[in-house]
Amino acid sequence: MADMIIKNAYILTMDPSVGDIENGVVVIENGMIKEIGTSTQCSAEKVIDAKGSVLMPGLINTHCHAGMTIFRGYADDMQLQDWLENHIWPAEAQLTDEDIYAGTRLACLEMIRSGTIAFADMYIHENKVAQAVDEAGIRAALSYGMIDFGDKEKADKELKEGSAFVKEWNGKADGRIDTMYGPHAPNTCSRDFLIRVKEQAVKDNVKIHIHVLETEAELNYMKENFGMCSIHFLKDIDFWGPDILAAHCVWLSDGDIKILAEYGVNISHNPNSNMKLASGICPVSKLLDNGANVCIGTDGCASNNNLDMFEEMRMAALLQKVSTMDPTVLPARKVLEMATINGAKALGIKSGMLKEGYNADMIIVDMNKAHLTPVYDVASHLVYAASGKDVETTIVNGKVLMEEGKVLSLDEQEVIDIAIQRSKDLILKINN
Ligand SMILES: C[C@H]1O[C@@H](n2cnc3c(N)ncnc32)[C@H](O)[C@@H]1O
Ligand SMILES: [Zn+2]
Repeated sequence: MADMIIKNAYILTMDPSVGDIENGVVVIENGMIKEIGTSTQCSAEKVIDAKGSVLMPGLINTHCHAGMTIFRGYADDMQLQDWLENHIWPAEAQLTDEDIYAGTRLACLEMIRSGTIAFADMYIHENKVAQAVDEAGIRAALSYGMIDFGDKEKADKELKEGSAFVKEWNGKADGRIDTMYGPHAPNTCSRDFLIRVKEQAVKDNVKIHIHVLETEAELNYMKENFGMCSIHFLKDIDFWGPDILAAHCVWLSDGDIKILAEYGVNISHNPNSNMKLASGICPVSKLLDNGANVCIGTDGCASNNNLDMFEEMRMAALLQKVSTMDPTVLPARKVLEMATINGAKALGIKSGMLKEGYNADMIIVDMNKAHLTPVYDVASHLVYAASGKDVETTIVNGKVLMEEGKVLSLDEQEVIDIAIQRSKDLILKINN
């Protein structure tokens, strides 16, 4: 007896050797996909009839600061440096464990609702992020965000905290939580510190999550201080490799693109955040043409201002088309690959594809809607017409976290009420 069977679905497997299955069935056992095809001999305790819906791998958000969801809409319409230094960082100094827990629970709720099965995170009070992820049932690659600003004492303290987090949480929550090191960026972390972080990460056998060349200001800073851009600077200290998840990568030269591709670096493209902060446009199509692994992220809710990966896919496609003045770049299927297969590769998880032996991390999208009718091409609708609100069921590690629009792993109203209360307390503290 299997745990669950989903039948009568249009299955977008994202498995290149199989393609789509028009009327398919998936069998789930022990958190994994046991069988996928057009029929099965298995029976299961739970059977979901997905007639008229699309079953697909859940989306993977590869760059987030989930706790920042408590700051949704708090400081809009500013330059990144002003936004961070004069608004976000002072406000973050006021955050308590409880605020981060409430913000992350809200983020998990929104992600489960909008079809995200896993996310990569870099933030503070990360123990609370891990606790919220554990309870919400979602999958995540978590890191404590470290900044030393060239201060040796601060560097020691940050690395100690990052390291303690890695050791405490790696592989926890039935294997749903992976940990990473999270040095913030090459212009906020010193050269020595970045070298130490890389050594420690290699020793601990975990990956590294970092912001890279998000702004022109970072490019100028690196050139002035080191005579080279962040990509060459990080190459110089042997930082690059397939263990690196680099967020943004907006200000790249053609030579930089070759380096990132050559070293197998994973690049998290965050179109909404880059547009909102007017950071610039990541050369995604050039990166992909050069063989780099580009995935998609939302960034935090104070620069987006939501965690809807469907919206992020659409923006990734449209932004690349208009910036290259070429409507043929980033077609729908390619964008879906970025949000599933490429994201899974970046995080090193066996998700992002519906295939035997892979994690049972999948979503059901209801296509019986006016704005999704008629259907000529399912992939087109998922990228250009659908939104996270069309997701009706979300399954992670074989557990149903949302079914037919009802979230089962969290008390939705309680999560919302607590987030509102914390935000009210927080704004009083910040204004005092
Ligand atoms: C982990 C740290 O990263 C900060 N952070 C959040 N969004 C961005 C961004 N777009 N660029 C750089 N840093 C950011 C958080 O505010 C936190 O301080
Ligand atoms: Zn970020």
